[in-house]
Order: sequence, then C-alpha cells, then structure tokens
Amino acid sequence: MNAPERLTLSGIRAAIIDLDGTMLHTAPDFHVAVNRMRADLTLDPLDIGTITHFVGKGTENLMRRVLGVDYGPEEVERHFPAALASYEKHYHAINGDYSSVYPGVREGLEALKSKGLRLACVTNKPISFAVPLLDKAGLRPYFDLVYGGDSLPKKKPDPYPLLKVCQDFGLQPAQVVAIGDSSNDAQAARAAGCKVLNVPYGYNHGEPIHNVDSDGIVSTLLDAAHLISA
Ligand SMILES: O=C(O)COP(=O)(O)O
Ligand SMILES: [Mg+2]
Repeated sequence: MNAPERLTLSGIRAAIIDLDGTMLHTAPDFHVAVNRMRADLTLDPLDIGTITHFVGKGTENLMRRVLGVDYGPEEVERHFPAALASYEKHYHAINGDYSSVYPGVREGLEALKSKGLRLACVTNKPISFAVPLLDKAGLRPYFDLVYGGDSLPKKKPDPYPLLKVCQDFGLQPAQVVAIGDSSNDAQAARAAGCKVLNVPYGYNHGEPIHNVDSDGIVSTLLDAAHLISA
C-alpha cells in the first residue's frame, strides 16, 4: 500500500462510492431497527457495537447474525422470515432518523463532480432503503446510478456490481475508483480491476482497515477527491 501523502490516482473517470460507513453513519439506525425487531421476537436488545460488526454484507446476513446471538443454525432459519419482515417494517419507519453524513462527504462529492467524474453509489443495503436515505441526506442528486444489495444478481464482495457500473458508464475498470469503508469494497474492486481507496472511520466488521488490501486509506471523501485526477 502506498503512503497516502505520495499517492495519486490518475486516468480516473468515475467513482463508485459505498453508502453505510462511508457516506452516512447509519449504525444508530441499524441499532434502533434491529432492537425493535428483537423486541417483537421477545429477544433482549443488543448493544450498538455488536450490531455494527454485523453490518456490511446485506440485510439477510445481518438478520442471521443478530438471531445467531440467541439461536443455533436451525432456529435461526425458523425465525428468519418473521425477523426479516419485522426488521424491514421498523427500518423503513426510521430510515435516516438517527443517521448523519460524515465530515467531508458533500465536499468530496462536489470535488469529484467538478473534476468531471461520473458517480455511482453501490451499497449492499437494499435499494428500497438506500434511495430514500440518499434523498433524505440530500446526496441523491450527485449520483448517476445507485445499485442496492438486491438490485443485481450478486452483491459485494463479488465484483459484479462494480463491473456493471463500468459497463453502464462505458469505462474500463482501471478508469474507475471504488471508495468504501470495508474489505467488501476492497475485495470487489480488486476482483473487478478497479482502483480502491478505504476510509478508516466506518464499519469493517470490527477489523482494522489497515489490514485490508487497497490503494490507500484516506481520512475523508474530500481527501480522496484531492488524490484523484482524470
Ligand atoms: O447494508 C449493508 O450491509 C452495508 O451496506 P454498504 O455496502 O453500504 O456498506
Ligand atoms: Mg460500507
């Protein structure tokens, strides 16, 4: 990995930006919705740190992990449909109410746009959660494309969503940089042949982001924009 101060990425025409843990601090939304679901199932609440470590691989995975705290694999599957229905209802009801936009996000998106880059948001969050959240935060207008975890046949860390964006934009993967907070984003980008930058402030499954193979760690999206040129 290059030292951030010497890192530059040139020949970049588009950026693919992750949502949870990269643009928005959504952990408090997950915390509220998961615990309302758990209350419906007469389960005790979990602390925010435990829930946050389970975020990143989509809603179905999150449900299995938060049920797995109490149940073995068979019981998890038995309770899964009720848990998912309850969680979706509660998440929709509070989506964005407890979230905040991280510092440097708006400025970073502005800077990337002013460099002439096209922007896509690729998240493992379901699309029916992702678009209203981006709208509420005022970030939706920056993006030419938004793909959720259920928009395409495969989700990150599979490279498919990133390759789909490259194809949609008519660009080679080497002309595209992915920016995200987790190993999912980095693995998807590496497998697609895209460049990748990580931010250190998000949710990397409770693991240090420094162990993830990327082209560099940037402290904000604005710092990322400063390193990128067309
Ligand atoms: O909802 C998730 O599992 C994480 O979503 P992300 O891909 O935006 O980090
Ligand atoms: Mg993320």
